[in-house]
Amino acid sequence: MTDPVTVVDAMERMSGRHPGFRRAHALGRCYDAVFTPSGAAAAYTTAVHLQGSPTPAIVRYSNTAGDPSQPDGGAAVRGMSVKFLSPETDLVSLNVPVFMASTPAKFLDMTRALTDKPSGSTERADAVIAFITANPESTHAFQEAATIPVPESYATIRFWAQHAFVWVGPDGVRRFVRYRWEPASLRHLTAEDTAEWPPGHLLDELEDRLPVTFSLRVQFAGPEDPTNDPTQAWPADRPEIDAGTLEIVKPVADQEFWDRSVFDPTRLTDGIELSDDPVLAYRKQAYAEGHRRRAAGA
Ligand code: HEM
Repeated sequence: MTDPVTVVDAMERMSGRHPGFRRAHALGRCYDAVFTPSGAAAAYTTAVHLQGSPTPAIVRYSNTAGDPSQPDGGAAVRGMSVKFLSPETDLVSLNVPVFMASTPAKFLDMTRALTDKPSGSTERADAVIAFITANPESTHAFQEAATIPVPESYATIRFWAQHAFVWVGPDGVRRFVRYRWEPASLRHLTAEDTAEWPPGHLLDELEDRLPVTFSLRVQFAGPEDPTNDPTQAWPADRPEIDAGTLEIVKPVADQEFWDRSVFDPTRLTDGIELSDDPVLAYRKQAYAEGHRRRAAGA
């Protein structure tokens, strides 16, 4: 098993150590939200928050970097984490559909390839190419990351939870699903338009727009679709439902309290189970290790 201490140490080498901050997605802000289920999920999962009644939620938007002073205008990966509060269950997503590593050990190899050699050096470029060559399943995610647009707003991009999860229906039938947050409209800019954006620009921008909405799209796997590999998307023609609408209303009153909390993708509720994806299961330990460090002020 890949030791989470080693993995989080490697993550710290990517962005430097910033005491008290998350080792990834350091700069973020939390918002009060309400999720209103459409009812369409009730035939497929007994999860209470997906039945009929609205449930309060906390949403955290973030930049991926472990460095909270990273300017916001770059073509970077970004995060949208949702904590449904009743019952408490987390859904953590990125604005790319697939992940860069198919196992925790490969995530460590990738992190080393991205950090071991000096920044900007030919050796580092070679190490990244060697990683992709040895792990061709990661090619899709590297292509996505290389072509990612800068969003006009956190409210105008899609977010994917990337992993497969299992829904258990009222009839006991188990189905593999994947989640996507679909914004009311999609709008991107170019890195030239946004070159002057300071750190946190998009967090401030969102506050001027609120309230904003996303719909929760749920894709069902075909019989041959991989459920254990977050680097592999499922074909776009798989059946989908609209499970409900998330309305993001206002910044939370107590930012410090909510920013201290952990959004853990393995925190599930009855009616939803982990798939056989090793990266998904592993994230529980990695996030606990990251949280242990930042809670201690390290
Ligand atoms: C082996 C794989 C991974 C490792 C080791 C890892 C590690 C971490 C760590 C240490 C944190 C900070 C946690 C904290 O301090 O609370 C974090 C945050 C985050 N990660 Fe990952 N991660 C992995 C995979 C993924 C994947 C597949 C996604 C795709 C959805 C993802 C999305 C995020 C997001 C959005 C956050 C910010 C969560 C928040 O808002 O609190 N990570 N990750």
